Amino acid sequence: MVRYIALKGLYDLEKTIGSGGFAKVKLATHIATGEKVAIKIMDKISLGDDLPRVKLEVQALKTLLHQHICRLYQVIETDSHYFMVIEYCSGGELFDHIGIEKNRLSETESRKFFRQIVSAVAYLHSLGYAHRDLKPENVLLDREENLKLIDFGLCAKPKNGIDSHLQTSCGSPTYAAPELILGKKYLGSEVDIWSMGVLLYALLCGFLPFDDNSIENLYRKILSGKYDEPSWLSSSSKRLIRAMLQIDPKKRITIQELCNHPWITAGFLNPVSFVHKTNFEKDDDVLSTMSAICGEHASDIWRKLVKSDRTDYRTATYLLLLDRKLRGLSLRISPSAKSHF
Ligand SMILES: O=C(Nc1ccc2c(c1)CCNCC2)c1ccc(-c2cn[nH]c2)cc1OCc1ccccc1
Repeated sequence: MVRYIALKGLYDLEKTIGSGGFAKVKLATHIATGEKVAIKIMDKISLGDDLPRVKLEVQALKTLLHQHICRLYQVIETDSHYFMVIEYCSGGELFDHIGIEKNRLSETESRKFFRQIVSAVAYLHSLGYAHRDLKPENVLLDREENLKLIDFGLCAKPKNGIDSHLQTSCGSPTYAAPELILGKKYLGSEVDIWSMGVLLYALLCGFLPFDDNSIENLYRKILSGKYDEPSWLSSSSKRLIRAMLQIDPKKRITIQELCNHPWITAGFLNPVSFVHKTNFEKDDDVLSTMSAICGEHASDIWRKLVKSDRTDYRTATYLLLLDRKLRGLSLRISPSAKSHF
């Protein structure tokens, strides 16, 4: 096991559970609380000119506080590496959850998950962000099967707001909107709607609307906007998918219309709202647990937390204790942690 000095005494690294382009994800234990976390480890050499993406993702995740967006607890930077300590999603990828035999979800189960995606994306857009890389691998589940969006490395917050055009072509073609693969100027909000249409189709059908081994055939299919509508699709879900997979972005359903769409609200009391976790809420039980260990007054700990950049070990300890409390578990801190916050 490679020892990372930067994590010593803070996190116990366990097995690697995923490795993507320039990052690998390891399971770990936050020593102070014993809570499981995921640590995304990136080495700066192989990041190369993708380095700004990490700063972008950290900046976005620090701002985004939502029950369906994977939480960032701590960032540790050394000369050679970035470590992003992130919320543990032991349910893995949503699409693995669908399982091989069933390979598709019922309309009711699809709706349950899709509403959570819509809630996260509506919140994202309300803050002027676009994800731009919505795809099955970036939709995880936590231990209670709550959906968590991950990987905001490509998310954009155009300087003059969500309605200003982006140009960078990014994300994977299979989920990319026509205007994006044509290299046209596009709106982040509109390409996210297209990608969500592809996700909804995959949930309801168990396969992708546009798929081909050759990239030019794949492009041709996407630009044609034609895809199969299997017999099991209800007319309401067909209408919604058609509204999202509109080639012309100006004809595509907007996120606000999506929140109120009949298919989305069917069986639910209310449209999707992007009410999110408030910012840092003060919790006296957590603060008194921390102050008992480190001998500082709870009010001093809170002042330091609010003033901090919210990515240090004290913040991670506070947030993980708060998670434990919200799950009805006891609040405990190992005495060894005292020296680390
Ligand atoms: O907690 C995460 N993943 C994760 C944790 C535990 C388990 C699994 C998965 C499934 C594999 N069986 C063991 C249980 C986890 C959290 C955050 C991020 C993350 C946030 N921004 N960027 C990455 C990535 C994560 O993972 C990637 C992954 C690995 C294997 C499969 C599915 C997903």
